[in-house]
Amino acid sequence: MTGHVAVISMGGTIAMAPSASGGIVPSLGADDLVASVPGLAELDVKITTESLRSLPSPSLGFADLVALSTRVRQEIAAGAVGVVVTHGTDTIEETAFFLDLTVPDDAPVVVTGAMRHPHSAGPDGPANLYAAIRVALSPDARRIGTLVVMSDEIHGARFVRKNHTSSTGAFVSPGFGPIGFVVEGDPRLRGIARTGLTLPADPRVSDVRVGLVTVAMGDDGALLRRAGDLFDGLVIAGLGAGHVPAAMVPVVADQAVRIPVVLSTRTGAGSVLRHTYGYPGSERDLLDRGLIQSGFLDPAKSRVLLTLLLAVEANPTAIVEAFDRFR
Ligand SMILES: NC(=O)C[C@H](N)C(=O)O
Repeated sequence: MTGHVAVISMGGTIAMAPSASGGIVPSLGADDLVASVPGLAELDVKITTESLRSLPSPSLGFADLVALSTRVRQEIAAGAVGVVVTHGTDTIEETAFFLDLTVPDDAPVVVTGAMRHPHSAGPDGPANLYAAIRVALSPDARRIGTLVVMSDEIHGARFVRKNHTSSTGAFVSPGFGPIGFVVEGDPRLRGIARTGLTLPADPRVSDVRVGLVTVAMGDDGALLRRAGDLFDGLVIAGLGAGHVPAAMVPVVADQAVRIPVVLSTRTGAGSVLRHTYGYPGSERDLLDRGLIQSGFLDPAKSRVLLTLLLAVEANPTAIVEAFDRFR
């Protein structure tokens, strides 16, 4: 296969070094990261680099993701066999899902990062970047959407979550598992079907405000009373299979009349239900009151999807249909 692999860096621990004032901060660019990876010369592929952002991933926003998605598509149009994005791990799952929804091209798009910074004992960044480049070169990684490669595991963007603060094995796809592994440098993948949903990386995403609230026992919805004034949409990380306390129902229902309210779950795995429970605050009650079920999408990914939909002024039916693809 001809062409090149484009490596685009966004910052994150993979690109951090100790600062004079203490702690590590983003310092390295894409060139430095590629230079730190042993074994790339043997791959016989041209690697191009671009340092698009140098930020800790908690400080990335939707405007950055629009810029990234645009650059990824430009690289593919210019003949890249695959694109690798290096990124902080805190929000890697949101960026990967954003790219999954906005980059419909066949070429693999692989996002990676590091849990240990380059100056630590045993940094995982070089190994992760090597594995990501190998996946980007794999014909089996074509046409299956954006992937996250960490710790020699290959995860689908719509499933993956960070579920540990410090482990190098922090990434899981709850209920689904990795869709492949990098074995002795060689990607072994089982395919996944794309959802078929593509949305534009519209710059208006920066103007859309979608709130995300996690529900807890005894919650009366006080935080949500002004949600319709403050936000264009809301995601509720509900209890269990998509439930809230009965006391919260009137508040949630009021907001759902004003703005789209998506019901997800705080459990970390599984789909919200639709038909089982009939008590006040149950999923049936909330869906009857106009909330939109998130399917298997977790709260953070639901927020990404709702933001992209609201940016293009999707109507209520289109919003429901989009989320229905993740059931
Ligand atoms: N491991 C990491 O990359 C975490 C870092 N705080 C970030 O997301 O930028």
